[in-house]
Amino acid sequence: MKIKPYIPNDSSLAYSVGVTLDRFIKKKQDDFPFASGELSQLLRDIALATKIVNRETNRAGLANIGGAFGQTNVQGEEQQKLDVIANIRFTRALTKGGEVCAVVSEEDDEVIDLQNSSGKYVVAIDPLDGSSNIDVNISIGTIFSIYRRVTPVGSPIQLEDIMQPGSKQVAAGYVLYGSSTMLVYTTGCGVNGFTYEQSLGEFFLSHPEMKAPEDGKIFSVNEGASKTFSKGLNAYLDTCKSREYSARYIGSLVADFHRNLLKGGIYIYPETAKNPEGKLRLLYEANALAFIAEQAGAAATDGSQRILDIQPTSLHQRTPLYIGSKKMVEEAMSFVGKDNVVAAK
Ligand SMILES: O=P(O)(O)OC[C@H]1O[C@](O)(COP(=O)(O)O)[C@@H](O)[C@@H]1O
Ligand SMILES: [Mg+2]
Ligand SMILES: [Mg+2]
Repeated sequence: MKIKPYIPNDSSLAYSVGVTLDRFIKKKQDDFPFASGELSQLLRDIALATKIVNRETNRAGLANIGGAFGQTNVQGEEQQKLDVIANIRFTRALTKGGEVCAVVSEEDDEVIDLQNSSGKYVVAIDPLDGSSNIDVNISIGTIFSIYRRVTPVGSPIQLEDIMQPGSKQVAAGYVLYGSSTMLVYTTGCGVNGFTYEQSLGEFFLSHPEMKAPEDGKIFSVNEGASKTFSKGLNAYLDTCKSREYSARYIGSLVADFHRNLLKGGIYIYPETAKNPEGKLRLLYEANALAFIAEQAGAAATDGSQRILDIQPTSLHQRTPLYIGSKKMVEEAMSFVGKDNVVAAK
């Protein structure tokens, strides 16, 4: 019998499918010899729920799960059926593994205590972002933040476990249900993106060590509301236009953020006369994306301070958000700082 060593075959007839998300998570865990593996398992649980929500999203038009649910959430916004389905799917996935003790969700007015005091982690989640785009078949997303609880494991959860500034996140990510489905996440050691291969049911590493361009030429803001923006912000937008930058606004934060992260740009949802706190939620929208932005070399601010430094005071707190390529955010701030008084109603 002859034995021969394996020589990788790179034939174009059978391209290598690459590194799966599971394998990648395991490899990263091995970099920390004392890691318990709980965070890894939690990330895998989220990835599994993502695959289910991806399935529901893809067949929404067929399965009568599009459209309004008939109730409003704590934000006073009309819930879509998929908002509710995604919330159930993610919350259920987070209860399964035993790593999570509490969940904060856009769709639940109170903290969900999973009655699992041995869970080390708290998760804040926007199960479905951009849900007004579901019925018109436009990209939507999921956003999540993971925190380590600060009170001792085994004791009942407390408010301080939940109300942590974004700088305390141990991991954060988003999923984009777009022309392909992608999961992008960070554990504070760079940002990596994975594309879903539907036929294999696996996420594969497609965007290793993502870096945002330092500068860009795309601005994303709902200009329909510009009458209510500050003079400074309108002056910045005029400057973008005088340079013939591209205006791009999908109306799904995840999709707008993702495009700008790859191509270079700024996303703005400012304070307005109508909404002095802005619209986006600190705990489960702004914080996760700010963490990812910074890890990719971009920046995020509320107009006066770094998003990650904001100490939350309430669960569904809103914040203005200026996020994207570092130079664009800095330039926007130089205008906004000059005159950040929003126009009267
Ligand atoms: O329609 P507007 O006011 O421009 O708001 C759009 C923004 O609101 C959001 O849809 C809020 O997200 P939800 O769908 O999770 O409530 C963002 O994704 C988006 O960027
Ligand atoms: Mg959202
Ligand atoms: Mg949502």
